[in-house]
Amino acid sequence: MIRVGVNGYGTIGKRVADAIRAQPDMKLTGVAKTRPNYEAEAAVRKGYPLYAAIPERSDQFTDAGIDLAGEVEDLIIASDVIVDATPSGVGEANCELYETYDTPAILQGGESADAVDTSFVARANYDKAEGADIVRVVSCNTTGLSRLLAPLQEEYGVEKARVTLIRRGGDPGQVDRGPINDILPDPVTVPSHHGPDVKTIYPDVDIDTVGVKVPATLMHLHSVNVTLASQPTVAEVRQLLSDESRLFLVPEVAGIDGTGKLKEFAMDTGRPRGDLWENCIWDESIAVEGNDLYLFQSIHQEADVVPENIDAIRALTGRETQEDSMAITDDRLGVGLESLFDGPRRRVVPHSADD
Ligand SMILES: NC(=O)C1=CN([C@@H]2O[C@H](COP(=O)(O)OP(=O)(O)OC[C@H]3O[C@@H](n4cnc5c(N)ncnc54)[C@H](O)[C@@H]3O)[C@@H](O)[C@H]2O)C=CC1
Ligand SMILES: O=C(OP(=O)(O)O)[C@H](O)COP(=O)(O)O
Repeated sequence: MIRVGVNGYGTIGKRVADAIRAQPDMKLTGVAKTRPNYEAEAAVRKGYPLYAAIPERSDQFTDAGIDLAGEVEDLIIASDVIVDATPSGVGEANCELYETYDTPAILQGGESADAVDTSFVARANYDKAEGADIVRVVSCNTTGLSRLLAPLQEEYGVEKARVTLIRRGGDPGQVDRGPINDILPDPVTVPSHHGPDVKTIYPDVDIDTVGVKVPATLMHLHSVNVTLASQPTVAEVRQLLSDESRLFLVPEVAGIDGTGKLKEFAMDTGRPRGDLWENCIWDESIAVEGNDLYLFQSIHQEADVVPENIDAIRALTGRETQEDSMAITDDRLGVGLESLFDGPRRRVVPHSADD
């Protein structure tokens, strides 16, 4: 069993902790929290050992009636791997602590690519993480773009990608973010940071991106144009993308016209927190004009990096191949939604730790 601790139990950390618990080859050693808030209560109810991320605040937990298993250093010592899901910049600062205890760590997309041994997307560069000390699971947008480019690059070759990212202003729980009533070029500089971030995964891909921020919280939306090195038909592209477990082609029959209905659909299927681990590509949007492919895809920013963290744990420890790790992760989480509209219905929600 791989013993995994989660340091930083917020939007991403709590989802990764649940995903670890669903894996047959992993044991969640515990989670580190800074304060005894509603998320700490939930962790206790789930039976997750709780550690004080900031030792000086341990008394706050005791005063709140929450028993601590120890301090963050105890969690690090008890773990083979740490998933750091602290706010942007904190993960990089924590690396010294991880190195002190010779415990490899997985950081998230808010950290700098320069701070890690490798950036990571399971479908794109799984093997690069083996034996690394610090791995970065790239941000939700970079994950979504890299997952899409992988089959296109392998099957047809990518000459140039141009993507407009319509970015949600903040997560639903981030009430201090916006915009409330505006549409912002964000970043106003062109190209945006997303293209260079994809190049930390695919150094040779020619990609330019621009970003816009809108008053929305549920998901991001990408308007994608990829100039291919050959001229596939729409049907060929559709088949190629639907063969990818983490690309969900939203069928016309579903009547899903936007991110609101996508999230409603996810909740209706029983997904925990209404999470969508897959890229959601509008099937009707797939178009080919000569060498140019066009499509829309939506990315659930709170969720698509979760299976990537699980695969990064295995990749780092070198215990499974890319194909086997992704298959285990997908099966245990219930990744893959096509079966709800086509073929034998199968499970699309996580296994429990017991089954
Ligand atoms: N929320 C999103 O849409 C996505 C976030 N990310 C990245 O994931 C990372 C975490 O982001 P979120 O989960 O959204 O943040 P969050 O703010 O929801 O959660 C961070 C958690 O870390 C805790 N924390 C703060 N300082 C800490 C410390 N010193 N030690 C331990 N815990 C500490 C906070 O109390 C909070 O519970 C960031 O790098 C972010 O860029 C990546 C993809 C999507
Ligand atoms: O959108 C994201 O990052 P990105 O747009 O910089 O790739 C992630 O969801 C993190 O978002 P945030 O940095 O706006 O919280």
